[in-house]
Amino acid sequence: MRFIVYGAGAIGGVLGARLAGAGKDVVLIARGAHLEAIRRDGLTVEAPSGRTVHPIKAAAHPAEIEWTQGDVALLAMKGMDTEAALRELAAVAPPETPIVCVQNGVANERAALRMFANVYGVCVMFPATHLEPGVVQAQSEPITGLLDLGRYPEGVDDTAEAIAAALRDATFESVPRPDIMRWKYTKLLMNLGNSIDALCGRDEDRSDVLARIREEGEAALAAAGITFTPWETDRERRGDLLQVKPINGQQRSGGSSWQSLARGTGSIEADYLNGEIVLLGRLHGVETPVNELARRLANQAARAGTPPGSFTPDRILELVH
Ligand SMILES: NC(=O)C1=CN([C@@H]2O[C@H](COP(=O)(O)OP(=O)(O)OC[C@H]3O[C@@H](n4cnc5c(N)ncnc54)[C@H](OP(=O)(O)O)[C@@H]3O)[C@@H](O)[C@H]2O)C=CC1
Ligand SMILES: CC(C)(CO)C(=O)C(=O)O
Repeated sequence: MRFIVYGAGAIGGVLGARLAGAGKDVVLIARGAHLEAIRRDGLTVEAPSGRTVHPIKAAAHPAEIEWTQGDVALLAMKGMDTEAALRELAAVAPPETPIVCVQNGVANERAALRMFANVYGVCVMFPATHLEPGVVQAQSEPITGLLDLGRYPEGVDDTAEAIAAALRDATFESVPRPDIMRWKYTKLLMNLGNSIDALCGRDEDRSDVLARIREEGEAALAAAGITFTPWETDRERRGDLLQVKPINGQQRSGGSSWQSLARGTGSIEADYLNGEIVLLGRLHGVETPVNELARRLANQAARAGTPPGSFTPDRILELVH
């Protein structure tokens, strides 16, 4: 089994390095200054226990790879980049290639299933950071992350079992689950706070706005008839497996959307996190004003190059109407 990690940022970079470190065959697909730095210097992984450099093969495009049977594509770009990436992938990768969505949100799997028959969802509990070209950070040790997975829309097969086993060899916890999307919907509810994390940072009390955003999320899922893993079950699964520790004396700065603003990428994943709830609300007659505002403000901030932490939670609640 060869792992093609498409989108070698925080999640893809650390995942690729950990799989390569466990002796698996890995190719990264990256772009821009990050690709140049990986090709020139190798991929640097910073972790609480220290820094390692990994000379991993890196391609600029799926077309640079000679795809063979046994290749598995791990999608690790943010949701807004998935469709474009899938189109490039589908032009060159065999249609039976397993496509594994190591991503937040619930829309990636459906998009992949239009083009590929074997699609897998992963519930990504995996704190990682990417702020400078060539460098990614793995915040949790000794377990790097929890990556339970299953076939989309449901089921478990030999491929899911084999990928989970490879992940377990590579410092991850991974359980194949027939109902992976139920876990991913719980994670979606959690990720509704990503835009608030990006807009407000973590210094002020965000509990009111987070509670409202999540209430809207649960109401929209209920109206759509979508069930999710109970919070208690999710908490039990996590237990204290993730041990987030400082790196170079610094605490984790912010989540994946915060990092989009910090890196000034010009885009953010909010349409696929808060926007998923807004979409369900519109389809099923549930008002979701806080998610809609968070989605809009996050996009405006990304487009304008506004740094993270420029809003306050109170200001966001004032703007809701
Ligand atoms: N970071 C975290 O701690 C966690 C993240 N997640 C989820 O994991 C997913 C990935 O997030 P994260 O790793 O943080 O994101 P990053 O932005 O760090 O990494 C994504 C990478 O994919 C690259 N990319 C996008 N499209 C292409 C393409 N067509 N070709 C080559 N490279 C491409 C991006 O390049 P560029 O920078 O040029 O856009 C970027 O380097 C998201 O769904 C996120 O929500 C889940 C749990 C935790
Ligand atoms: C839960 C959280 C915020 C953890 O990093 C995450 O999933 C993300 O960064 O996208």
